[in-house]
Amino acid sequence: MSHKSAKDFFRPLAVGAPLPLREIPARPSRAIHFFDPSNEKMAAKIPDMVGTVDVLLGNLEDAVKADNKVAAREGLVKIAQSTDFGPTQLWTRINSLDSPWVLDDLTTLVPAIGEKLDVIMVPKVQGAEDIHYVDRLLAQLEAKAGISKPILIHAILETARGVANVEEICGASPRMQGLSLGPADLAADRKMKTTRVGGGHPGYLVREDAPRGEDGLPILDAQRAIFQQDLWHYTIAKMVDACATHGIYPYYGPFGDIKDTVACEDQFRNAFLLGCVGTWSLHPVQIKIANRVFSPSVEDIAHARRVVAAMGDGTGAVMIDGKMEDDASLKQCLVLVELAEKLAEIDPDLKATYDAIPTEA
Ligand SMILES: CC(=O)SCCNC(=O)CCNC(=O)[C@H](O)C(C)(C)COP(=O)(O)OP(=O)(O)OC[C@H]1O[C@@H](n2cnc3c(N)ncnc32)[C@H](O)[C@@H]1OP(=O)(O)O
Ligand SMILES: CC(=O)C(=O)O
Ligand SMILES: [Mg+2]
Repeated sequence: MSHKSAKDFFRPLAVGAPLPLREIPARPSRAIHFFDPSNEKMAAKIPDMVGTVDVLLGNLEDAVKADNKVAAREGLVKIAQSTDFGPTQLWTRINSLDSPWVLDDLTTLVPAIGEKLDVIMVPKVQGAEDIHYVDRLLAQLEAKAGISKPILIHAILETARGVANVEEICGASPRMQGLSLGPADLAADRKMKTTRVGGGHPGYLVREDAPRGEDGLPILDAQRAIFQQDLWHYTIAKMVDACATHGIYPYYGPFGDIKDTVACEDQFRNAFLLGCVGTWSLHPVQIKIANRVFSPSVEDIAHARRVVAAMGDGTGAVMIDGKMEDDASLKQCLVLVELAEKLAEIDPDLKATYDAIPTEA
């Protein structure tokens, strides 16, 4: 297998294409809000959603009917050309690389709206070869259209092979912006025995030990607590490590039980705590949940600021509220404080909330 030299990563893959980025900008992307550009009712709402969500994503893949693929592509071009997105990012999810639609997706979108597209989400990525294919094609199309900044690539982790190859996918191109969990396709590909789009499962549980009778045997009809476990913990943790290793960003993905806003919030929060920077929103109701969960809480920022202030030059150990804080807990606090600062730049309500936190001794 041949390998590129390190410096090859800093050269564009086509003459005249924009220079690859050396760092992926940490732009807030708490919610990636999906819409079907072929659905007129949905599409009509998009201009008014600018500024209310960090990312608007025109979806061309699954959930768009086969008969509507062309209308979705054309609808996205129309919305992108006629909308000023301000601080909101514009992403798209193209059709899968083995579909008859993807080539037209790319050759239409890049010349028409390439200057406005921040990120292209590629579904069902299996390995580095899929990223290399899109990488070269994007460079050729960018060069031909005279695009000034490289369009970034986001891969969905939704095949068993993709999970096995997650490291090489993250490192396959300087365009790699991040990864999302694709729990529905991943479950099918792994032959998991579930029928859901993300979330937990009541059958995937751990049960409290049974009390024992005088004969020493378990009392099977005794009431016992059960604890539902997280089906997605392994994959999310693996995805977070791979992304952190390569300086790109991990995202939860879709939560299909739209009406269960409580369980949705739990799944999002687990992903936030594990290191994800955002999630998907499939319905407007999920945007507020994502914005709340993926913004550090007032309590966390108040505590983090106290640790930062108490740690002075950042070395040594101090006691705060009975707990030891040192260089490592300071670094965790800085993750939260820096995220809060980034979010405050684009979210005036959040800025006011963080600014109002009293400084404690
Ligand atoms: C596994 C995966 O690949 S996940 C990613 C692919 N799936 C998607 O992208 C799904 C996107 N979302 C949707 O298609 C829809 O939200 C559905 C099918 C889940 C629910 O749609 P509805 O039953 O119409 O929801 P509901 O009746 O609550 O909609 C309320 C309003 O919000 C609008 N709306 C619903 N979803 C969205 C959305 N994602 N973006 C913008 N507006 C929306 C509806 O058009 C409706 O408008 P109206 O009040 O003018 O009639
Ligand atoms: C996210 C996605 O596409 C899936 O879960 O299949
Ligand atoms: Mg999928």
